[in-house]
Amino acid sequence: MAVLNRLLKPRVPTFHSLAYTLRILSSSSSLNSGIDLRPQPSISRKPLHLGRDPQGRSVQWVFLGCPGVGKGTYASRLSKLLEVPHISTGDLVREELSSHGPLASQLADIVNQGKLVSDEIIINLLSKRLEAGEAKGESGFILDGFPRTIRQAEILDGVTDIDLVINLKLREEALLAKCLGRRICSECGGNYNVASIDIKSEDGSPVMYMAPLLPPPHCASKLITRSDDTEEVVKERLRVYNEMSRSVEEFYRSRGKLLEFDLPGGIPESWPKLLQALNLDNHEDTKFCSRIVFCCWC
Ligand SMILES: Nc1ncnc2c1ncn2[C@@H]1O[C@H](COP(=O)(O)OP(=O)(O)O)[C@@H](O)[C@H]1O
Repeated sequence: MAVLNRLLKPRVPTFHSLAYTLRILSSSSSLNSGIDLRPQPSISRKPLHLGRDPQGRSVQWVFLGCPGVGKGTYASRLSKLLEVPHISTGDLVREELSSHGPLASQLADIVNQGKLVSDEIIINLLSKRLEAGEAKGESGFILDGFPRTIRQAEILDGVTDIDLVINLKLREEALLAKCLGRRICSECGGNYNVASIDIKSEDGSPVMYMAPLLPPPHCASKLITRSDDTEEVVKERLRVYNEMSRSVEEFYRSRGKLLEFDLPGGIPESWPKLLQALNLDNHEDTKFCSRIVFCCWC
């Protein structure tokens, strides 16, 4: 523990140090000191200039939320907007699976049961990804799907400063339907959703409508479903999220870093509101055409 603490402190905010320190940690043993519940400063979202904070450092953000909530969709859009890499540990796991490398069969069993991969394996995959990015000159990041356990959160907290954690929230009824409706183009990797979600209140009035996110014609015949997007496995992933990852929300809430964001509907309703909540609503006018708000294909 003392050795780990020496490795972790003082905080090392650069991207290089993060990748390097995560790699050392991935070959180390345990780190588990419980949640730090000291009062923390309240969240402040200063205007950003192209993904940089007022000191000029690229943003280091985290997306939390249940399976199916849309972490990948919004993290990917923000990464384009802010010009920082979108790093999804779920994608890293799937890349490892499709590489048929030495870890693949072990990972397939875990993922297809809806369980979490070990902290060591995930941190190893993440540190490799960070090192590759660092070699290309990347800086900053939007993490999606990491951290998912208190131990992962503690390790990340020990090696770098996370500026903001966005906790996406959606009604429970919609999550299962969204996972079951998810489709991926096997050629271009585009993400779509064939589910049409229409939740009515008890008196029959509409509460939430999410239109399907249909693929363009050239992807329509190449759609595949993730092997872990079956009803049984999605229910298990939701259970595991509640058991293992809810405490990560609390970890960041107690540090004043958690931005709770209730998705009001599909992308057309939610994206502008998310930009507003992040104080980024001026960015899209200057940087993107209006398609970014409504287009499902870019
Ligand atoms: N941070 C992590 N810790 C442990 N396992 C992870 C992590 N990120 C991804 N995984 C594994 O990859 C699978 C797919 O991840 P992801 O695409 O983020 O799924 P979800 O749609 O459930 O949010 C998870 O069910 C889990 O097995």
